[in-house]
Amino acid sequence: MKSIGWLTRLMLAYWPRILLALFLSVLTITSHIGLMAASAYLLARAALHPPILDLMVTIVGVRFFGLSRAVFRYLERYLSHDVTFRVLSQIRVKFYEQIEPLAPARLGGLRSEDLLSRIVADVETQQNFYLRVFAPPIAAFFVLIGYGIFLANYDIRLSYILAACFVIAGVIVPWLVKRLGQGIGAQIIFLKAHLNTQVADGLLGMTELLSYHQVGDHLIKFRETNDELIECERKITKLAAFSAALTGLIANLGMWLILVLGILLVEKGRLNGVNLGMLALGTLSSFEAVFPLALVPHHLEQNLVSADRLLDLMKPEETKDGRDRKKHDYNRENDKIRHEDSREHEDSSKNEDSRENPGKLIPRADNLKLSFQEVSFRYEKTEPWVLKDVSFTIPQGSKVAIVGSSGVGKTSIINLILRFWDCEKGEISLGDHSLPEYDIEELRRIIGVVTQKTYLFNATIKENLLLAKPSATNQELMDTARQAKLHEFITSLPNGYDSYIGEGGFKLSGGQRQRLAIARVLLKNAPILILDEAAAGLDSITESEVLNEVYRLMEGRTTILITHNFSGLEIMDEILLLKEGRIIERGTHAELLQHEGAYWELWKRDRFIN
Ligand SMILES: Nc1ncnc2c1ncn2[C@@H]1O[C@H](COP(=O)(O)OP(=O)(O)OP(=O)(O)O)[C@@H](O)[C@H]1O
Repeated sequence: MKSIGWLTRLMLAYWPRILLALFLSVLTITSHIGLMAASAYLLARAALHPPILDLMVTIVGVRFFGLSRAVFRYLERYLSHDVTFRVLSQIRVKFYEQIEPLAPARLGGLRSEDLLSRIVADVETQQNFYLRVFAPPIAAFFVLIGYGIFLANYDIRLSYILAACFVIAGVIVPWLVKRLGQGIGAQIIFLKAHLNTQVADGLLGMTELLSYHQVGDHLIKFRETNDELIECERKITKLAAFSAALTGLIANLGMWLILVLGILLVEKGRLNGVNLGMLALGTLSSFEAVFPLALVPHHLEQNLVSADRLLDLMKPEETKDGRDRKKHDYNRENDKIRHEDSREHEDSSKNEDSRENPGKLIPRADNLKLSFQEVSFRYEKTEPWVLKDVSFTIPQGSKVAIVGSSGVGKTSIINLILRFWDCEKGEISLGDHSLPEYDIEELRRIIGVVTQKTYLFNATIKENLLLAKPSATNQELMDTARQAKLHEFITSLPNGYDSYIGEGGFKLSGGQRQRLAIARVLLKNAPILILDEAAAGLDSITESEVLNEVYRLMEGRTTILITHNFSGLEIMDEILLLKEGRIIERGTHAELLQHEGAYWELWKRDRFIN
């Protein structure tokens, strides 16, 4: 019910167009009735051989209705689809606006294929709402009233017959279809989404499926889902055919009843015989308004299920500070690299209040000390603590490395700084204010991130670089690429900077991808730098080459480096060693080695392995 209110509200924003579309829909059906009725009347009159002039008005009427039906139908389709597509585009924008700040927190639990299915298929399903759910009953109602009044001019009982047949065909038949097809609409939505997921899994995981000889099994599962979907579609097609036949039967029954009553009225001299055909054929054609009603419940069910799936992602949660803000804020790799030009940070120091988000602060370029005070954090209330009483301070311009074995909470610290999540206990502050006091966009604007999983778009190298700074000149791009040691490679390609790099940058090597990520951060020129295993996963030569660029990137910036590689840590101002969510050791590389504690053990093991 909530989703129906949501859809109706979205649609009613276009009420003038909707009213006009509904009016045109009624006019189209009226023209159809007029065409059939006038034709029948013309034939009946012509059979009596009247002077041709007596037939002129009716002939003009037939021509008029013949033409007007086509024109009204065209205008009605044009307008109703216009409204539909406007609503769809609104849903897409609203949906995107709402889910963007929720990722990765809420979206993390969803598979990307399911998400895609919601964004594409579930939004598409909403196009039926106006065309197949909302408009047909209203149009049918007005046709019933209009044609009923017309029939009542001859005899009120004719109107009763029409109303009874409309109610049977327009209310009872849809109810019957709903009973017989209960749940199929919802099942179709879920099966389609499931099928999308299976197709994507099969394609993305092709290498694994082939190497583990699982292609056959995967195909069997795919076929099972496909067969289930086909079965559901078949049931709906059968129901649609059944309901069309039933409605047709009722329409013909209605016509015959009108004819029989008409004949009786003619016999009693209360109706002119030439009107008989007109009333009968007019009645038959008025059912054009009723035929679409049979499948209204089916489409409504699909609409509601799809809208629920959309709303499911969009509903806001209360935050711990009680505001109706989304619980988790989003920033993906490509969001970190802003689509807008990075503003001069000097500007921010002049203006503490954000213009876009009044009351929120803009970080000051001269006050970027970052500190964690007794921060404890867990991803869900039911899950164990990931960080426990973590405290550290990074003075502006200094470099801190966070080390520790896998799963100890290193990336979680980054997630908190970027405000993907908020901490449950303690406080994280930047300058003199805690992080939630800052405008989130502005906060992320001053942070550059290079992770192991840099996302590259299926576009040219130039376009991928421009994400970080759309206003960058060609010279700037080349200078940056040179700094990231990428320029020579790019110019060796036939299309240079305009070369397409494929989905996820698959045409580039791991090292080239990371260099591109480094070039983006150089272009963004953010004063705070986060490097999360930026060179991991590369072969050792490329890794040390990329690390050289990474270390150069740190110059003059507040840096947080997450690494499993112990070489080069001598240059860090402080190293934090994490274990089970707690900082167990801290100090410079030399201090920690001298201490001969856990860090020393790890360093020795690292040296031994390498
Ligand atoms: N989105 C998430 N939802 C729930 N738990 C998570 C999520 N991300 C990480 N965790 C859990 O939090 C703990 C710390 O993870 P985190 O990614 O911070 O570790 P890490 O030290 O960066 O590990 P690695 O070096 O392997 O990347 C792990 O136990 C992990 O399972």
